[in-house]
Amino acid sequence: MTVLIASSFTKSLEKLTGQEQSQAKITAFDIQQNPESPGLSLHRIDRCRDPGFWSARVNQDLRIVLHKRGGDTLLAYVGHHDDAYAWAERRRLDTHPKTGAAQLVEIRETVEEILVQRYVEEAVKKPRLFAEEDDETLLSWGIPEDWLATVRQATEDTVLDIAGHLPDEAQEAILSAAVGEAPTVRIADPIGLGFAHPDALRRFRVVGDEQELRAALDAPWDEWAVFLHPAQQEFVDRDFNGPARVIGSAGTGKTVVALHRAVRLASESPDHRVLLTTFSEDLAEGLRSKLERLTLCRSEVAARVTVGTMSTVAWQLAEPFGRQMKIVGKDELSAIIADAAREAKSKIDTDFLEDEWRLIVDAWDVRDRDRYLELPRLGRKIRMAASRREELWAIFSSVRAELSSRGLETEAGLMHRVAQNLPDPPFSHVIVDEAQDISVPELTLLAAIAGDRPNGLFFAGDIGQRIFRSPFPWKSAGVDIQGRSRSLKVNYRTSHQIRSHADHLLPPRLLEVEGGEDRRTGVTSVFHGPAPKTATFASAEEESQSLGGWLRDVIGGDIRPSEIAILVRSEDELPRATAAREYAGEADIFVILMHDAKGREFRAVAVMACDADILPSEKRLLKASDERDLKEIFDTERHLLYVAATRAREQLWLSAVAPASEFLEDLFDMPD
Ligand SMILES: Nc1ncnc2c1ncn2[C@@H]1O[C@H](COP(=O)(O)OP(=O)(O)OP(=O)(O)O)[C@@H](O)[C@H]1O
Repeated sequence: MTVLIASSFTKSLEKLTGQEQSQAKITAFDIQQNPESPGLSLHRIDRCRDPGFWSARVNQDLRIVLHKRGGDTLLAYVGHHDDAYAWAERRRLDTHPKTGAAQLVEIRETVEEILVQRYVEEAVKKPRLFAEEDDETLLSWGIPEDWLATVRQATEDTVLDIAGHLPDEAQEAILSAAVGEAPTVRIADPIGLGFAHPDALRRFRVVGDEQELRAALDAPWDEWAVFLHPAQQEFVDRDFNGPARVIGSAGTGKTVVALHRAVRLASESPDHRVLLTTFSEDLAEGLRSKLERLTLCRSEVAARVTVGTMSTVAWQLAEPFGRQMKIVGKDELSAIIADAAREAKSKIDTDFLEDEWRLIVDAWDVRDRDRYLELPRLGRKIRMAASRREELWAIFSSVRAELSSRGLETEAGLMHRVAQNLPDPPFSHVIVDEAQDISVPELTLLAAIAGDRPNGLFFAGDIGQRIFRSPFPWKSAGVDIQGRSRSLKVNYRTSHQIRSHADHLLPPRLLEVEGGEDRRTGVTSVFHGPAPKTATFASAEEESQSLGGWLRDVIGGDIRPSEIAILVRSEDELPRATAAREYAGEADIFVILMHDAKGREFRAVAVMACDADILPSEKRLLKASDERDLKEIFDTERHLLYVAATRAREQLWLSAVAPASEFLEDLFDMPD
């Protein structure tokens, strides 16, 4: 006998109170021990069309719905008596006739009684999206047979509703087709894989023993760990003969691809050593904990993957010659630059000098005059007279001399030194997450480690989320991804409504420094929810108070305070966020700066204090030294709001005190 657990079971379990959950878990263990135990009061649920559904008693009111077929017992649902029975009466367990995947299918007629009339009414008004598709095609998308006619009725207004009643793969297929992307077809060979079909693995899991059942009941359903969209799977499995990259807007599962690819490469050979890296310790910690979940019970594979920030890795590799090396502090460096400018009697603005040092001299490890004069002005002012460059070099050469006389180095310098002196490369493969924010020295170092080895370098990132570092042509650092960069188009994090609002914050196409283009259209979300709330207020007090009310409403639903975050642009706005949290009366709500929200996600997010003088940051704008700088600030601030808004899964609030940020203005006129 095989016991399986369905994702619908764990999701329904989460909706119960703590005490009910404990009782339901005890019954689940009893079922696993002996599904025929008399204590379960097992009986078939009579009114079901599918004769495989049975009810098991948890207590007077609670029931577990089981599906029994052949030697398989599936824990399908748990709920209060009437709810559990109604759930079973509306469903059947099928093996799809075309794809071969096991599916829990909503019986069409039971849903249609409520919905079909509306679909028909809508259909006469708007073009039907799939009217021309034949049965074979629709079946190959995993749509259950009795839903074909309903799917053919779908219009742009009803497609989301209809999709919500279909199994996940069918949902993704019709949503992709609706935005003009070709759905991915996954037909089992031979047909009849049932629970073992890749699409079934996302919703059914075999629980071999008590320990596995306990893990399945205690841990959230890590669908990403067992199921990949075919487009994600392709990035994981594909061999590349040079550096490659996966891109995609927020929430399309790039990090998930990076993790699976790391594990795939580590599993291939005991000689493989994989570096999974990113730019901040918080992000690295996130990767570490997900990697643990992915390599559960495979410690030998986990041991072949190192997770660390690029900075930590550089320090580790610098160990042989880095002991004497001291890194200069930010203030000390500023003072050295200011002194050098004073000595040279230069009137050049010190902010400009510091930027020029950071973005050109230090980033590209410029150590002599000729190189400085020749270096393309990557990411900086395009035109600069030769005489001005001479004047600048006089300053930077004394900065270099001063650093070396004090025995100091910059972190960028350290990375370049390591790249130039690498002994045996310690890693066979390097995978970089959040690669849009990689710096020149970091990329130079990673290129030195992985070289041009097949599968050596792999990047995951989204240029629309670049918030920390200036862009530069990767080719100049020796990395050419041309022809090996593709994007993901299915969003697993954010509801359709939140994603379409957030997408509006960025242009439909973003240009890359090297001339490439990131087309951001054609993305679909796999679920829908309430429209984001956007509002402006006359005062900060009013804003905090109103947000407090919204937070209370959100918590009044089934969202816990610890699943909510309030995001603000800078520390100056923190009091407004904490005031809103106090109005909500929930200390467990997170209050986070937008920059620190990268890599995180919450069921509900409030992005507040997006006032005109806060976003884009006035402090940054005042420092802009030329038009190019100004554009860079506008771009990164816009990206920042996009990052903040896309941390939300189900509910989003965006607000400001009038006048609101011009970025937010773009969203006010959007339909719900
Ligand atoms: N195949 C999948 N099945 C189910 N959930 C998935 C899948 N892939 C990703 N997810 C979920 O979608 C969410 C976003 O995934 P992930 O963080 O990898 O996206 P991302 O593209 O890296 O996002 P960002 O650009 O915002 O960093 C996560 O909650 C993840 O668990």
